[in-house]
Amino acid sequence: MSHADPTAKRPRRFLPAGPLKGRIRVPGDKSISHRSIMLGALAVGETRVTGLLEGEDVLATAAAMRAMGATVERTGEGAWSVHGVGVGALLQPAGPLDMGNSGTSTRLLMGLVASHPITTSFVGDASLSKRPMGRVIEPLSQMGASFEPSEGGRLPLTVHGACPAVPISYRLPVASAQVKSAILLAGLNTPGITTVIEPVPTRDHSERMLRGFGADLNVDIEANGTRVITIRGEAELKPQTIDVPGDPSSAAFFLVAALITPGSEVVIENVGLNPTRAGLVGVLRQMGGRIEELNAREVGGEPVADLLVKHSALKGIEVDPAVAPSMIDEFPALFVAAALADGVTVTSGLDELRVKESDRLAVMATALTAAGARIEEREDGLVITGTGGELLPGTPKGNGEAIATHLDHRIAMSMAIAGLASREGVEVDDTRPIATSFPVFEAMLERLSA
Ligand SMILES: O=C(O)C1=C[C@@H](OP(=O)(O)O)[C@@H](O)[C@H](O)C1
Ligand SMILES: C=C(OP(=O)(O)O)C(=O)O
Repeated sequence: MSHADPTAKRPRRFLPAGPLKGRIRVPGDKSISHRSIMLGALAVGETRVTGLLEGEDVLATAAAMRAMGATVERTGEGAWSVHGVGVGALLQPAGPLDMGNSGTSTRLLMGLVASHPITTSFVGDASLSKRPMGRVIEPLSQMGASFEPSEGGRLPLTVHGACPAVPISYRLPVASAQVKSAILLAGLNTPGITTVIEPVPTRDHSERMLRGFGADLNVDIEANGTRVITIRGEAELKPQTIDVPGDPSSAAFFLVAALITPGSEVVIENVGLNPTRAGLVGVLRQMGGRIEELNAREVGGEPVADLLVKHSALKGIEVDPAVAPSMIDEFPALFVAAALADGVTVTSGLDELRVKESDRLAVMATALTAAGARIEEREDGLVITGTGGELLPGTPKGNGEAIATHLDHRIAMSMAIAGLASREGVEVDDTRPIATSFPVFEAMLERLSA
C-alpha cells in the first residue's frame, strides 16, 4: 500500500535527451471538450463525444453538468455520452460547484447559471481563486444576474441567476473567448437577441458549436474586422455526434521540443488548426521552424492536419502582437523556443498572460532565467536573447533550484521541454498540474525520446 501524501508536490528533473522520433496523437482539444459537455447537457437527447480530453479541467465541467441534472457518462477511452436536460431546465445543484484549476469551466458555467433560476457557489484551487471574474460578472449583471464574489471579484463566489434574463449588446473590453462564450451561453436561455461585439477575434469554437447544435446564431464581420455575434435565445438544441480534434495547445510542447532537440523528426497527428488557434505554427515557421502540414482535412467541423516537425536552427524575431489571441496559451512554449533561438525575440501585447493560471510573463521570466536564458521582462511581454544552442545553468542569475510552477500546467510542460535542450536538466517543482490539460504528457515525452 502506498503511503504517499496525495497533497504533496511531485517534483521531477527533466533531463537532456537525444533526438525525438516517432508519431504521436495528442489528446482532444480542451476548449472543444468543455463545450461538448456543456452543450450536450443542454440538448434534449443523447450527444456522443469521441476524443474527449479526459483532463481534470474537463472532468470538473462534467461533474458540474451532472450536478445540474445532466447525465454525463464515460463509455470508453475518450468516449462519452451526454443526455441533456434542455435549455432552461438546468437544476439547482446540491452544493458548491468545484471548478478546480479551470478558468474556462468557471466563466462559461457562470454564464449558463446566470440565465437559469439557480443560486450556486463556485469554488476553485489557489490558482483559480486569484483569477479575475469581474470580466464576466459585469456583462452577466447587466443581464440581470447578481453576484457575491470574494474580494477583487474572485472565487469563491455565489451567483443568483435571473430568469428571465435580459438580452444585452456587449462590446468586449478584453480579447477573451471565455467572456464572449459566457455571454452567448447566458443568451441561450434569454428571450430575444443577445449581441456580443468582438473587436479582436478570439477562438470561435462556441460560435461553431452553438450553430452545430442548432442555435440561431449569426456572425457579421465589419470592414475593420470587428465581429458582431448575435444569438436568439430560448433555443432548442439538438444533440450531436462530436469527434474532438487534437489540442493545438498540447501539440505546442512537442512542436517546440522537436524543433529544439537536434536530430528530431516527429509527426503529431490530428492537430486542430482552426485559424483562431493556430498562430504558433506561423510564428515558429517565421523563426525558421520546419513544420509541414500533411493530410489536411476536417474533423468535427474544425480544420485538422498531421504536423511533421523537424529539428531546426531557429532565429529570434519580433512577434506581431496581433497574433497573440490565436496562440494565447502557447506563449510559455514559444518563450522556450526563443530562449534557444539565435538572436533576440521580442513579444508584446501580452497583458492577458498575467491573469492565467499564473502570471505567465513573470513566472516564465524567472523560470527561464534560472535555466540559463537571458530575459528582460516588460509590462506586456518578454524580450528574450536566445543562446542559439543549449541552456546552461549556473549563469549569474540561475541558481539551479527547482522551477516554481505556481499550479500552472503550461509552465510545468514548457520547462519540461526546456530540460531537453539544457546541459544538466531542468528541475520542475511540481508536475501534478499537468493533469489539468494533458495527463499523458510525461508518458508521451518518454516514448518519443526512448
Ligand atoms: O474559451 C476558452 O476555451 C479559452 C479561452 C482562453 O482564455 P481567455 O478567454 O481568458 O483568453 C484560453 O486562455 C483558455 O485556455 C481557454
Ligand atoms: C488559461 C488556460 O485555461 P483556463 O483559463 O481554462 O484555466 C490554459 O489552459 O492555458
